[in-house]
Amino acid sequence: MGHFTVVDYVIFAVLLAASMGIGLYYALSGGRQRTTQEFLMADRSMRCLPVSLSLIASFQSAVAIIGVPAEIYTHGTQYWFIGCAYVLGLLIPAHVFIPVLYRLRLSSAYQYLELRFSKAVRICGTLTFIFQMVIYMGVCVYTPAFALNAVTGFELWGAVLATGLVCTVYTTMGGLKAVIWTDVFQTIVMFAGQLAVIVVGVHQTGGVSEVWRKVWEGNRISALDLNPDPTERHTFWTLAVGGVFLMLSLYGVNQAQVQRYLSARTEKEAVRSCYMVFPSLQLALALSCVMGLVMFARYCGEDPSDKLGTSSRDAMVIYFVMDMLQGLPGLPGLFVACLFSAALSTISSAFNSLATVTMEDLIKPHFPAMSEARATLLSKVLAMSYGLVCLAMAYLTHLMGDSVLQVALKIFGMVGGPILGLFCLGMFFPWANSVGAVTGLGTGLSVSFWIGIGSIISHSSGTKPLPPDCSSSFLSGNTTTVTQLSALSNVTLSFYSLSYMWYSAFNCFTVIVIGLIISFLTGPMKEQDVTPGTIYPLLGTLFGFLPARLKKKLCCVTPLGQTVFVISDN
Ligand SMILES: CC(C)(CO)[C@@H](O)C(=O)NCCC(=O)O
Ligand code: NA
Repeated sequence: MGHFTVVDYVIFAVLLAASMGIGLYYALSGGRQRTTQEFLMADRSMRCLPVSLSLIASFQSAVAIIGVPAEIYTHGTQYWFIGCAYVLGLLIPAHVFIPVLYRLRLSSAYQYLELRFSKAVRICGTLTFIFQMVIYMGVCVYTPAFALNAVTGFELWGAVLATGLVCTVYTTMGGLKAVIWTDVFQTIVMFAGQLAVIVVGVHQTGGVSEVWRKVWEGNRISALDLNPDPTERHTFWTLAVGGVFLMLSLYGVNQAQVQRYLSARTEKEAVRSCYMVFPSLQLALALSCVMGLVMFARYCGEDPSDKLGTSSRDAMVIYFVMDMLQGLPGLPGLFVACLFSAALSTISSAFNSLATVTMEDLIKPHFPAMSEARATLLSKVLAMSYGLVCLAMAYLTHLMGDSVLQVALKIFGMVGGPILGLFCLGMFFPWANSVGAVTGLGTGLSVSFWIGIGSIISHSSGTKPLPPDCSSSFLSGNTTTVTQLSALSNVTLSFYSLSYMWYSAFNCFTVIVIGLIISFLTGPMKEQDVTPGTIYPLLGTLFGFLPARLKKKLCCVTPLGQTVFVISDN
């Protein structure tokens, strides 16, 4: 199974070499990475095309390439409706978050929190972000290595080390410019690999109409599920509405993305790049969903998981790909390159953004006199250290074990949701003060971990997979599902079974509600104390019909800054 020819190894090697080459190029050209402005902010000179491809790459890792087809194979196309969330999920960042953050000329998204609230809130936000990205990184680097190992015997820790080290090296050498340009190259490789699998798969299954017939008869084309039950894992509501909050936490306030917006040469360019993410992200989603359908058409009736010796659907995706591409020299290598491209582009964004926040939010404020050369050297050391942390986290992921897509989406919701809440509290509610913000974040995180860990322990977020057969549409439910359902009558358990697609929204609201209550109890912020340009007059815009005096009270009137505020970077 999965014999690699020389061509395959060459393709894989070219990917790694090209990524290193781009890193080396940016280490030796331009300002040679001698300032933090260049290393962390790409000199704020980027154009929209590379920025947009890089924005997609940040959160599209091997987790999505493997996890989404596995999800579609097992549960049908319901997940595809997350594409509906991309509309508001990108329009809101483009027209609300980018204008506020870009005009403040920040270096780190969390600098906003200090301007709006206080130093303490900034540090809490930064630490939460670091926590989120460090666990997520582990999943990203581990996933492709694990899946490949299960099928081809590709050395597991060898692959983890290779990815981690190559990525560390080019990120440390070439800074954000290298990260963005490798993202561009790697995103193209990612699309090419997925497309190749689909084309070959459709051909081998007997053409488009045959694939369609099988997935239709196998009940894989899901109807719009309008069930309002919030414990239902994937429905139109959880995906299209809950998904908007997930997208906001990733594309609105996550440092990895904000850093890309800030690296754009103008605000317009940043907004345009956000718009350009829409078609590419839809393409990425469509490719991975179609891949799941082709995989189903290929295997319906004969589930290869017995042959494989693992019930992991994630490993099965790789099995399917290798099985199909066998005998086509170069294609297995292209797919492996696709997987590792997706992983590399995500971890490199994580390294660079982590180095940025550690430098800007945790170190620089304490050493205002640090020389530029020393700060840049320290940033490089930080990027490298996070590379090593990433390897350690991969080992931790090894000890977990769930569908990788669910793990990633849970992390985004559990930790990203409260951070989103913190930013919303600051931007939309002028009365919120810093005590409210810290308490809100603390409560949000506690509730989020209580529910998230509760759901992992009680295993309540699983849904019954559809039968892997393309002729019989409905089989009777198995016994485990019945026990799960009766256990759900327990109130706490039903709380634990909140769909993880609601985590972002739910945790965001917890932070806002608690934040506002505490703010009003401890004395709400006064308009003249709020830093100009940190509030987006959302309430005033939404309630445009109200009398001017009331509106003035509501939206705190401070208009969105038109001027550029220069924050001393010292
Ligand atoms: C972030 C979304 C939801 C955007 O569609 C998608 O890219 C996804 O499911 N990502 C999973 C995480 C990952 O690929 O690492
Ligand atoms: Na990626």
